[in-house]
Amino acid sequence: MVMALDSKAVAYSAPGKALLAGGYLVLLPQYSAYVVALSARIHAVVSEEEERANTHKRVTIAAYSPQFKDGEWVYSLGDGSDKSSLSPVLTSAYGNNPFLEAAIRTVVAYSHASGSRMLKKNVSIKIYSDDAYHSQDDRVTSPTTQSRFHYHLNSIRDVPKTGLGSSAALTTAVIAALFSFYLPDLDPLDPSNLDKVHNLAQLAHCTAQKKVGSGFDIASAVYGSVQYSRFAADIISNELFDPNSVESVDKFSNLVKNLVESDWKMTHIPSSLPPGLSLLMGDVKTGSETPKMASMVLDWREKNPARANEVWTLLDQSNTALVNTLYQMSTLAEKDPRSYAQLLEAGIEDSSPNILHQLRENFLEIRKYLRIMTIESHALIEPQPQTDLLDKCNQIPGVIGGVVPGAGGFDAISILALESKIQDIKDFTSKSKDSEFSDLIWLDLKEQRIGLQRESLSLYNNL
Ligand SMILES: Nc1ncnc2c1ncn2[C@@H]1O[C@H](COP(=O)(O)OP(=O)(O)OP(=O)(O)O)[C@@H](O)[C@H]1O
Ligand SMILES: C[C@@](O)(CCOP(=O)(O)O)CC(=O)O
Repeated sequence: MVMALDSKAVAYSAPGKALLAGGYLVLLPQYSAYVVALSARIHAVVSEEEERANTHKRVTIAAYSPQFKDGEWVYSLGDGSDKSSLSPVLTSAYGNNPFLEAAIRTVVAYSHASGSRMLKKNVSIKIYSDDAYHSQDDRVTSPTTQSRFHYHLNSIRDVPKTGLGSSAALTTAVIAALFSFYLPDLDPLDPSNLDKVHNLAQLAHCTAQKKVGSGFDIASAVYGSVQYSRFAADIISNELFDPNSVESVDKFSNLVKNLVESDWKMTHIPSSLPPGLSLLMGDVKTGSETPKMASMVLDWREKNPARANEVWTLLDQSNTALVNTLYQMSTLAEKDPRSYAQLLEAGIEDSSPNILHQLRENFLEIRKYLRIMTIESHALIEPQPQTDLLDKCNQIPGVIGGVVPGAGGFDAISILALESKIQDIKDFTSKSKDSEFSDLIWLDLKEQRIGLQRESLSLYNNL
């Protein structure tokens, strides 16, 4: 599908994430998480769709995700003159897309309350996502051989995802592009507007999931790599999930605006891995159900408060120790680059103790408590096959340490390794006959600490 873009189009992209430390704990505001933003990004390009005629005072918002079969969702929208007419209604599609729908509804409500004069325009949203988000088993040749984005034979429902937070990156990119289109005087990247985009994206993501999660994935999609602690879950009231529960369009829009412009009292401290260290994400091809695991862990916590508190306190101390070691390494790299270069040169194989050994110990401590939680809550956070895989990885020259990211389970592993050894590590696992490595696929990504960014339209020429 070749798409022409008019000059008034705007494009934004947002990154995926790896939650290296703080899974489960981040659900509570007193704990913080360490989230790495990834080079795998999702792009949204928004433009006016002039060729469509408006019917019965309704405008059209058409979203296309051309990399996937049937990737088309067309919504119709009223002009705000009756109760629910600012809610997007799906008019033609092969299935719904709750994240897109919630993103459109939330940003339209905010723009209405902010006096946008662009809401009567028909809009087109084009979505492009980097390959690492999805299994490439059904990949077909892209329309141009040079393209960064590849195409699938199947619909998005049928292509396995790798768990990088595609819904959070999609929601964030779509919200930013629509925000810029409907409120052209505001720059979404201006720090005060960026907070609004963040709050809109959190609200939309919660609406689509019908629950208020920790929000770490949206925070890193917006702000990039961060140390994050959450907003209070109860700031998002139930009526915000359903515009029909509020008497008028104006009232709903104002509720959204008030929430979006309030202070969410959360923490997002920019961070970045130390130089010379790289993140490797391994997809292990099976997958786990995160919501089910989270409810098992929270259930364990409720039934065993004293014990759970003890484990979470120790796990939190281990998470903090890891973050401190990473911070110490970055400081050393800045203050004494020669010693730092010698440290990386010596590597973890050097027998005299160095900060790389400390970093490995930090990972091992975190894993110890994740395994205790696995045994006691029965949620398979670090199940035995993942233990075996991580232990095997630690034996590869250049690997410093690793964990099961996020909720853990059979989704993925995250490894920190010396940048200079990344290719050797990949060669090692692909040639190895060890059964632990047989289902492992290293994803094509690295840390890219930047969150939301504006994109040049030339990126999408001839797609
Ligand atoms: N490229 C895309 N085009 C259109 N919709 C997409 C795209 N990528 C993701 N989505 C939407 O996001 C949904 C996937 O969200 P989900 O929360 O299940 O996975 P995830 O965010 O990738 O993974 P995780 O939460 O485990 O990190 C898809 O079903 C679809 O609705
Ligand atoms: C278990 C939890 O803390 C992390 C889930 O992370 P992931 O989706 O597995 O990357 C849930 C959450 O924070 O919303």
